Amino acid sequence: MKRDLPTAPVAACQASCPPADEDLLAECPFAYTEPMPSPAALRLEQPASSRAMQTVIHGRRVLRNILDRRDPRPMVVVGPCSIHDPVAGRDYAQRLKQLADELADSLYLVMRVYFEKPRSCTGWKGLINDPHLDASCRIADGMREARRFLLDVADLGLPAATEVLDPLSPQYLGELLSWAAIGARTAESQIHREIASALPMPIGFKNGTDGGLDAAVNAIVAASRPHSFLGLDASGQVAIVRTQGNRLGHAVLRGGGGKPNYDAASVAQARNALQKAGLVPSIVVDCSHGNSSKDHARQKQVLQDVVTQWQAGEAAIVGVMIESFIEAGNQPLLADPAQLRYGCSITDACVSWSDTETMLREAAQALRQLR
Ligand SMILES: O=C[C@H](O)[C@H](O)COP(=O)(O)O
Ligand SMILES: C=C(OP(=O)(O)O)C(=O)O
Repeated sequence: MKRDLPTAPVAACQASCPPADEDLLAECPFAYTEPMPSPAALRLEQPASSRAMQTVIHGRRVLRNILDRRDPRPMVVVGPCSIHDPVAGRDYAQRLKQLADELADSLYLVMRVYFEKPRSCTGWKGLINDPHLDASCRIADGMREARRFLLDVADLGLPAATEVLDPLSPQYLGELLSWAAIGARTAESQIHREIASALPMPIGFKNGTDGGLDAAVNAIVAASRPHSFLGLDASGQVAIVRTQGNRLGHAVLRGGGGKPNYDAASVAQARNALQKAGLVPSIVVDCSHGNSSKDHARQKQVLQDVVTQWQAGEAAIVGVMIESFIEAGNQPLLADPAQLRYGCSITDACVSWSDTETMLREAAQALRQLR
Protein backbone atom coordinates (compact mmCIF):
# COMPACT_ATOMS: atom_id res chain seq x y z
CA MET A 1 0.00 0.00 0.00
CA LYS A 2 1.36 3.44 -0.91
CA ARG A 3 1.54 6.11 1.79
CA ASP A 4 1.29 9.86 1.36
CA LEU A 5 4.60 11.28 2.51
CA PRO A 6 4.86 14.93 3.55
CA THR A 7 7.21 17.10 1.50
CA ALA A 8 10.22 17.37 3.84
CA PRO A 9 10.47 13.65 4.63
CA VAL A 10 10.15 12.88 0.92
CA ALA A 11 13.10 15.17 0.17
CA ALA A 12 15.25 13.58 2.88
CA CYS A 13 14.10 10.14 1.89
CA GLN A 14 14.88 10.67 -1.77
CA ALA A 15 18.38 11.76 -0.86
CA SER A 16 19.04 8.59 1.13
CA CYS A 17 17.15 5.98 -0.97
CA PRO A 18 19.17 5.04 -4.04
CA PRO A 19 16.57 4.81 -6.83
CA ALA A 20 13.73 7.30 -6.80
CA ASP A 21 11.34 4.45 -7.38
CA GLU A 22 7.80 5.02 -6.08
CA ASP A 23 7.54 1.61 -4.39
CA LEU A 24 10.95 1.84 -2.76
CA LEU A 25 10.19 5.39 -1.67
CA ALA A 26 7.08 4.16 0.09
CA GLU A 27 9.29 1.77 2.09
CA CYS A 28 11.62 4.56 3.29
CA PRO A 29 11.57 5.34 7.00
CA PHE A 30 8.88 7.89 7.74
CA ALA A 31 11.24 10.29 9.50
CA TYR A 32 13.84 12.94 8.88
CA THR A 33 16.19 14.86 11.11
CA GLU A 34 17.08 18.47 11.89
CA PRO A 35 20.11 19.71 13.80
CA MET A 36 19.73 20.48 17.51
CA PRO A 37 22.23 22.63 19.46
CA SER A 38 24.39 20.60 21.82
CA PRO A 39 23.90 20.72 25.61
CA ALA A 40 27.24 22.56 25.89
CA ALA A 41 26.11 25.18 23.36
CA LEU A 42 22.90 25.87 25.30
CA ARG A 43 24.75 25.99 28.61
CA LEU A 44 27.15 28.53 27.11
CA GLU A 45 24.27 30.56 25.70
CA GLN A 46 22.33 30.44 29.00
CA PRO A 47 24.81 29.95 31.83
CA ALA A 48 23.68 29.40 35.41
CA SER A 49 24.41 32.16 37.92
CA SER A 50 26.14 31.24 41.16
CA ARG A 51 22.88 31.99 43.03
CA ALA A 52 21.05 29.56 40.75
CA MET A 53 23.62 26.82 41.34
CA GLN A 54 23.49 27.43 45.10
CA THR A 55 19.70 27.00 45.02
CA VAL A 56 19.98 23.71 43.14
CA ILE A 57 22.74 22.26 45.31
CA HIS A 58 21.08 23.40 48.53
CA GLY A 59 17.80 21.85 47.34
CA ARG A 60 19.46 18.50 46.61
CA ARG A 61 21.17 18.58 50.01
CA VAL A 62 17.94 19.27 51.92
CA LEU A 63 16.08 16.55 49.99
CA ARG A 64 18.89 14.09 50.67
CA ASN A 65 18.67 14.97 54.37
CA ILE A 66 14.90 14.41 54.30
CA LEU A 67 15.43 10.97 52.72
CA ASP A 68 18.18 10.18 55.25
CA ARG A 69 15.81 11.32 58.07
CA ARG A 70 18.22 14.05 59.12
CA ASP A 71 15.66 16.74 58.28
CA PRO A 72 12.21 16.11 59.80
CA ARG A 73 10.31 18.25 57.30
CA PRO A 74 8.33 16.58 54.52
CA MET A 75 9.09 17.67 50.96
CA VAL A 76 6.21 19.16 48.98
CA VAL A 77 6.57 18.97 45.20
CA VAL A 78 3.95 21.50 44.16
CA GLY A 79 3.15 23.33 40.95
CA PRO A 80 1.35 23.13 37.62
CA CYS A 81 0.70 19.85 35.91
CA SER A 82 2.69 21.37 33.05
CA ILE A 83 4.28 24.70 32.22
CA HIS A 84 2.61 25.93 29.03
CA ASP A 85 2.81 29.70 29.56
CA PRO A 86 6.17 30.75 31.03
CA VAL A 87 4.73 34.14 32.09
CA ALA A 88 2.06 32.50 34.26
CA GLY A 89 4.66 29.95 35.40
CA ARG A 90 6.98 32.73 36.63
CA ASP A 91 4.06 34.46 38.34
CA TYR A 92 3.32 31.15 40.12
CA ALA A 93 6.99 30.69 41.07
CA GLN A 94 7.08 34.10 42.76
CA ARG A 95 4.00 33.30 44.82
CA LEU A 96 5.40 29.89 45.74
CA LYS A 97 8.72 31.33 46.84
CA GLN A 98 6.91 33.55 49.37
CA LEU A 99 4.89 30.62 50.67
CA ALA A 100 8.02 28.43 50.82
CA ASP A 101 9.72 31.03 53.03
CA GLU A 102 6.65 31.39 55.25
CA LEU A 103 6.31 27.62 55.85
CA ALA A 104 10.00 26.71 55.86
CA ASP A 105 9.93 25.73 59.55
CA SER A 106 7.55 22.80 58.76
CA LEU A 107 7.58 22.01 55.04
CA TYR A 108 10.22 22.01 52.29
CA LEU A 109 8.60 23.31 49.12
CA VAL A 110 9.97 22.39 45.69
CA MET A 111 8.31 23.75 42.54
CA ARG A 112 6.88 21.20 40.07
CA VAL A 113 8.30 22.43 36.78
CA TYR A 114 7.07 19.86 34.28
CA PHE A 115 8.06 20.43 30.66
CA GLU A 116 7.51 16.93 29.28
CA LYS A 117 4.14 15.18 29.37
CA PRO A 118 3.92 11.42 28.83
CA ARG A 119 0.63 10.85 27.03
CA SER A 120 -1.57 7.79 27.47
CA CYS A 121 -2.15 7.96 23.73
CA THR A 122 -1.83 11.34 22.02
CA GLY A 123 -1.94 14.98 23.07
CA TRP A 124 0.28 18.01 23.62
CA LYS A 125 3.63 16.66 24.83
CA GLY A 126 4.81 19.68 26.75
CA LEU A 127 6.72 22.93 26.40
CA ILE A 128 10.00 21.38 25.24
CA ASN A 129 8.32 19.39 22.48
CA ASP A 130 5.88 22.07 21.33
CA PRO A 131 6.65 25.46 22.89
CA HIS A 132 4.40 27.43 20.53
CA LEU A 133 1.38 25.19 21.32
CA ASP A 134 0.62 24.80 17.62
CA ALA A 135 2.08 21.38 16.74
CA SER A 136 5.07 23.09 15.09
CA CYS A 137 7.27 21.19 17.61
CA ARG A 138 10.19 23.66 17.66
CA ILE A 139 12.16 21.55 20.14
CA ALA A 140 15.28 23.76 20.13
CA ASP A 141 13.10 26.77 21.10
CA GLY A 142 11.38 24.62 23.72
CA MET A 143 14.66 23.52 25.27
CA ARG A 144 15.87 27.14 25.43
CA GLU A 145 12.57 28.24 26.97
CA ALA A 146 12.75 25.42 29.53
CA ARG A 147 16.33 26.22 30.48
CA ARG A 148 15.57 29.95 30.81
CA PHE A 149 12.60 29.12 33.01
CA LEU A 150 14.60 26.83 35.32
CA LEU A 151 17.35 29.45 35.59
CA ASP A 152 14.80 32.07 36.64
CA VAL A 153 13.19 29.77 39.22
CA ALA A 154 16.62 28.93 40.66
CA ASP A 155 17.57 32.63 40.72
CA LEU A 156 14.47 33.22 42.87
CA GLY A 157 15.93 30.75 45.38
CA LEU A 158 13.26 28.11 44.69
CA PRO A 159 14.35 24.49 44.04
CA ALA A 160 12.76 22.78 41.02
CA ALA A 161 11.46 19.29 40.23
CA THR A 162 10.59 17.74 36.89
CA GLU A 163 9.73 14.45 35.22
CA VAL A 164 12.60 13.00 33.23
CA LEU A 165 10.94 11.62 30.12
CA ASP A 166 13.16 12.25 27.11
CA PRO A 167 16.47 10.43 27.67
CA LEU A 168 18.48 13.36 26.28
CA SER A 169 16.83 16.23 28.17
CA PRO A 170 18.85 15.77 31.40
CA GLN A 171 22.01 16.78 29.53
CA TYR A 172 20.37 20.14 28.81
CA LEU A 173 18.54 20.73 32.08
CA GLY A 174 19.73 18.26 34.73
CA GLU A 175 22.17 20.65 36.39
CA LEU A 176 19.20 22.92 37.31
CA LEU A 177 17.03 20.30 39.03
CA SER A 178 16.90 19.37 42.70
CA TRP A 179 14.42 16.48 42.36
CA ALA A 180 13.16 14.38 39.47
CA ALA A 181 10.45 11.82 38.85
CA ILE A 182 10.34 8.83 36.60
CA GLY A 183 6.66 8.61 35.71
CA ALA A 184 4.12 5.82 35.91
CA ARG A 185 4.47 5.05 32.21
CA THR A 186 8.27 4.78 32.24
CA ALA A 187 9.26 3.41 35.69
CA GLU A 188 9.43 -0.03 34.07
CA SER A 189 11.74 1.18 31.30
CA GLN A 190 15.36 0.08 31.57
CA ILE A 191 16.49 3.24 29.79
CA HIS A 192 14.86 5.45 32.43
CA ARG A 193 16.31 3.39 35.28
CA GLU A 194 19.78 3.74 33.72
CA ILE A 195 19.36 7.50 33.37
CA ALA A 196 18.18 7.74 36.99
CA SER A 197 21.34 5.90 38.05
CA ALA A 198 23.35 8.73 36.46
CA LEU A 199 21.45 11.69 37.87
CA PRO A 200 22.82 13.69 40.79
CA MET A 201 19.50 14.35 42.54
CA PRO A 202 16.90 12.31 44.44
CA ILE A 203 14.52 10.50 42.08
CA GLY A 204 10.93 9.49 42.81
CA PHE A 205 9.66 6.46 40.88
CA LYS A 206 5.91 6.32 40.41
CA ASN A 207 3.85 3.17 40.73
CA GLY A 208 2.36 1.91 37.47
CA THR A 209 -0.84 3.28 35.92
CA ASP A 210 -2.45 -0.06 36.88
CA GLY A 211 -1.66 0.71 40.53
CA GLY A 212 1.03 -2.02 40.75
CA LEU A 213 4.06 -1.33 42.96
CA ASP A 214 6.52 -3.77 41.41
CA ALA A 215 7.80 -1.48 38.67
CA ALA A 216 8.60 1.29 41.18
CA VAL A 217 10.29 -1.05 43.67
CA ASN A 218 12.36 -2.76 40.95
CA ALA A 219 13.23 0.65 39.49
CA ILE A 220 14.58 1.95 42.82
CA VAL A 221 16.78 -1.13 43.16
CA ALA A 222 17.93 -1.03 39.51
CA ALA A 223 18.73 2.70 39.59
CA SER A 224 20.79 2.29 42.75
CA ARG A 225 23.25 0.06 40.84
CA PRO A 226 26.00 1.06 38.39
CA HIS A 227 25.11 0.92 34.68
CA SER A 228 26.71 1.44 31.30
CA PHE A 229 24.54 2.64 28.45
CA LEU A 230 24.43 4.80 25.33
CA GLY A 231 23.79 8.49 25.81
CA LEU A 232 25.03 11.91 24.81
CA ASP A 233 27.98 13.86 26.13
CA ALA A 234 27.86 17.64 26.61
CA SER A 235 29.23 18.27 23.10
CA GLY A 236 26.35 16.32 21.60
CA GLN A 237 28.53 13.32 20.71
CA VAL A 238 26.98 9.89 21.22
CA ALA A 239 28.78 8.46 24.24
CA ILE A 240 29.00 5.45 26.50
CA VAL A 241 27.73 6.60 29.89
CA ARG A 242 29.04 4.76 32.94
CA THR A 243 27.22 5.42 36.21
CA GLN A 244 27.74 4.69 39.87
CA GLY A 245 24.09 4.30 40.85
CA ASN A 246 21.71 6.67 42.63
CA ARG A 247 21.02 5.72 46.24
CA LEU A 248 18.35 8.41 46.61
CA GLY A 249 15.55 6.63 44.75
CA HIS A 250 12.18 6.45 46.47
CA ALA A 251 8.58 5.55 45.67
CA VAL A 252 5.79 7.90 44.60
CA LEU A 253 2.30 6.52 45.19
CA ARG A 254 -0.05 7.99 42.58
CA GLY A 255 -2.94 5.52 42.66
CA GLY A 256 -3.98 3.65 39.54
CA GLY A 257 -6.12 0.85 38.14
CA GLY A 258 -9.20 2.80 39.23
CA LYS A 259 -8.10 2.89 42.89
CA PRO A 260 -6.21 5.32 45.13
CA ASN A 261 -3.22 4.16 47.17
CA TYR A 262 -2.62 7.04 49.60
CA ASP A 263 -4.59 5.51 52.51
CA ALA A 264 -2.85 4.00 55.56
CA ALA A 265 -3.35 0.39 54.41
CA SER A 266 -1.88 1.08 50.94
CA VAL A 267 1.03 3.01 52.46
CA ALA A 268 1.72 0.06 54.83
CA GLN A 269 1.67 -2.29 51.85
CA ALA A 270 4.15 -0.11 49.95
CA ARG A 271 6.32 0.24 53.06
CA ASN A 272 6.46 -3.56 53.40
CA ALA A 273 7.23 -4.05 49.71
CA LEU A 274 10.13 -1.58 49.90
CA GLN A 275 11.49 -3.20 53.08
CA LYS A 276 11.22 -6.68 51.52
CA ALA A 277 13.39 -5.41 48.65
CA GLY A 278 16.00 -4.30 51.20
CA LEU A 279 15.23 -0.61 50.82
CA VAL A 280 14.69 2.10 53.40
CA PRO A 281 10.98 2.77 52.90
CA SER A 282 10.60 6.33 51.64
CA ILE A 283 7.32 7.29 50.05
CA VAL A 284 6.00 10.48 48.46
CA VAL A 285 2.22 10.56 48.12
CA ASP A 286 1.01 12.12 44.88
CA CYS A 287 -2.28 13.80 45.84
CA SER A 288 -3.29 13.98 42.17
CA HIS A 289 -3.60 11.49 39.28
CA GLY A 290 -5.06 8.12 40.36
CA ASN A 291 -5.22 9.33 43.97
CA SER A 292 -7.67 12.11 43.11
CA SER A 293 -9.33 10.35 40.16
CA LYS A 294 -8.07 13.45 38.34
CA ASP A 295 -10.59 15.58 40.27
CA HIS A 296 -8.41 18.45 41.48
CA ALA A 297 -10.73 19.22 44.40
CA ARG A 298 -9.97 15.78 45.89
CA GLN A 299 -6.28 16.60 46.34
CA LYS A 300 -7.18 18.43 49.52
CA GLN A 301 -8.71 15.26 51.05
CA VAL A 302 -5.64 13.24 50.09
CA LEU A 303 -3.34 15.75 51.77
CA GLN A 304 -5.53 15.75 54.89
CA ASP A 305 -5.33 11.95 55.01
CA VAL A 306 -1.54 12.09 54.78
CA VAL A 307 -1.44 14.62 57.62
CA THR A 308 -3.57 12.23 59.70
CA GLN A 309 -1.06 9.47 58.94
CA TRP A 310 1.80 11.73 60.07
CA GLN A 311 -0.14 12.44 63.26
CA ALA A 312 -0.42 8.67 63.76
CA GLY A 313 3.38 8.38 63.43
CA GLU A 314 3.76 7.13 59.82
CA ALA A 315 7.44 7.81 59.14
CA ALA A 316 7.67 6.25 55.67
CA ILE A 317 5.86 9.18 54.04
CA VAL A 318 8.59 11.71 53.37
CA GLY A 319 6.57 14.05 51.20
CA VAL A 320 3.64 14.85 48.98
CA MET A 321 3.07 16.04 45.43
CA ILE A 322 0.31 18.51 44.53
CA GLU A 323 -0.81 19.71 41.10
CA SER A 324 -1.53 23.40 41.61
CA PHE A 325 -1.68 26.51 39.44
CA ILE A 326 -3.11 30.02 39.67
CA GLU A 327 -6.65 29.14 38.59
CA ALA A 328 -8.45 25.91 39.53
CA GLY A 329 -9.25 23.18 36.99
CA ASN A 330 -8.05 22.88 33.42
CA GLN A 331 -8.99 23.96 29.92
CA PRO A 332 -8.65 22.49 26.43
CA LEU A 333 -5.73 23.66 24.29
CA LEU A 334 -7.25 26.10 21.80
CA ALA A 335 -6.25 26.68 18.18
CA ASP A 336 -5.40 30.25 19.21
CA PRO A 337 -3.28 29.99 22.39
CA ALA A 338 -3.77 33.74 22.99
CA GLN A 339 -7.38 32.92 23.94
CA LEU A 340 -6.35 30.56 26.77
CA ARG A 341 -7.37 31.48 30.32
CA TYR A 342 -4.39 32.88 32.23
CA GLY A 343 -2.88 30.59 34.87
CA CYS A 344 -5.12 27.59 34.12
CA SER A 345 -3.69 24.17 33.20
CA ILE A 346 -3.97 22.76 29.68
CA THR A 347 -3.16 19.25 30.94
CA ASP A 348 -4.49 17.77 34.22
CA ALA A 349 -6.71 19.88 36.47
CA CYS A 350 -4.94 21.76 39.28
CA VAL A 351 -6.01 23.24 42.60
CA SER A 352 -6.10 27.06 42.62
CA TRP A 353 -3.41 29.19 44.18
CA SER A 354 -5.66 30.27 47.04
CA ASP A 355 -6.56 26.63 47.84
CA THR A 356 -2.88 25.71 47.64
CA GLU A 357 -2.06 28.33 50.25
CA THR A 358 -4.84 27.11 52.54
CA MET A 359 -3.93 23.42 52.12
CA LEU A 360 -0.25 23.98 52.83
CA ARG A 361 -0.79 26.41 55.72
CA GLU A 362 -3.11 23.89 57.37
CA ALA A 363 -0.63 21.03 56.86
CA ALA A 364 2.22 23.15 58.26
CA GLN A 365 0.14 24.10 61.30
CA ALA A 366 -0.70 20.44 61.98
CA LEU A 367 2.99 19.55 61.77
CA ARG A 368 3.94 22.37 64.16
CA GLN A 369 1.54 20.93 66.70
CA LEU A 370 3.25 17.55 66.42
CA ARG A 371 6.58 18.92 67.60
O1 LIG B 1 0.02 14.40 34.36
C1 LIG B 1 -0.42 14.41 33.24
C2 LIG B 1 -1.19 13.35 32.66
O2 LIG B 1 -1.84 12.60 33.63
C3 LIG B 1 -0.34 12.44 31.83
O3 LIG B 1 0.48 13.20 31.00
C4 LIG B 1 -1.23 11.54 31.00
O4 LIG B 1 -2.17 12.29 30.39
P1 LIG B 1 -3.22 11.69 29.34
O5 LIG B 1 -3.75 10.42 29.93
O6 LIG B 1 -4.24 12.78 29.26
O7 LIG B 1 -2.51 11.48 28.05
C1 LIG C 1 2.38 12.32 34.25
C2 LIG C 1 2.44 12.47 35.55
O1 LIG C 1 2.21 11.55 36.46
P1 LIG C 1 2.04 9.97 36.29
O2 LIG C 1 3.33 9.47 35.72
O3 LIG C 1 1.81 9.54 37.68
O4 LIG C 1 0.86 9.75 35.39
C3 LIG C 1 2.75 13.78 36.16
O5 LIG C 1 3.03 13.83 37.37
O6 LIG C 1 2.68 14.75 35.44
